[in-house]
Amino acid sequence: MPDPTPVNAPVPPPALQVRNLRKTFTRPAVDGLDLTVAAGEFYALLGPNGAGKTTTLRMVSGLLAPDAGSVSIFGMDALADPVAAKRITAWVSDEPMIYDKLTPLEYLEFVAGLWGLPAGPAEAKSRELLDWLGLGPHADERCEGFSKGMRQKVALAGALVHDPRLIILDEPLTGLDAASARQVKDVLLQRAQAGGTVILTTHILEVAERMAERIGVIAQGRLIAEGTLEELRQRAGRAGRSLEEVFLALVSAPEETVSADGASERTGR
Ligand SMILES: Nc1ncnc2c1ncn2[C@@H]1O[C@H](COP(=O)(O)OP(=O)(O)OP(=O)(O)O)[C@@H](O)[C@H]1O
Repeated sequence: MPDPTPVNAPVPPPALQVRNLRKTFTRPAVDGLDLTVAAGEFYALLGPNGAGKTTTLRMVSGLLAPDAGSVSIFGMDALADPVAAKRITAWVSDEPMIYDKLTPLEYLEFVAGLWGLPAGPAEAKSRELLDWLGLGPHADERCEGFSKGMRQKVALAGALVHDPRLIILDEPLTGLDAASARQVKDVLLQRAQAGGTVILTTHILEVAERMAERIGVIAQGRLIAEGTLEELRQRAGRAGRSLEEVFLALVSAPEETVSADGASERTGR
């Protein structure tokens, strides 16, 4: 059978390309970070507390202005055109904000309206998402009585209602019980299988181990290692070991940085 891909077919741009991203508060939080995530990839960003993960994702999502660097989303300059970037991106914070006086269905229809979705498809999409996340029976109850986990799921549904191509989540599973965590994981895997790109941070290493195709490790605002679990094992000299052991070895090793072309160098800091 002939190869359907023409020889000179343009290479699709990565879902996310970050170059030399920098942000300093009282000291550097993100310190010259390079990161590339391919379209359709499930990517986990790991790092110790204070490593710069949330700051990175907030800059990528247009919530925080970088001091320097570039952010490209599907080839689009997200710093120059944040509205266009947000149209194809979902951001789910670790402290989601929803409107307590609304029901989940009202909240999702409201968000869908902000994205310009017509009412009929918006309601269908909202109900579908709420059902997937096990919130169908609560679709018409006000959110004010909801538990933290239920609120997290409403926020996730709200972030997905406009069918974003890139889904960025900060600690999406923290505080969820086993059933809720499973529902969220299933929704994210389903999105990835349907061609979406998922980038998440997590301290639950088992989540990264089982779900992510590639894992990036950040320490002190820099990407110090990146690859499949097997590649990270090799790099850490921990063949056959758990991600927990590999991660701890990587973050306690002398600091190296992975550059944009995948090469690594000692920083000498
Ligand atoms: N708004 C802010 N003002 C001042 N410092 C900040 C602010 N946001 C983050 N920082 C600092 O930047 C550094 C990186 O924080 P960040 O929240 O990005 O880390 P993280 O890797 O997400 O950590 P964690 O795993 O604990 O959530 C930390 O030293 C933090 O104290």
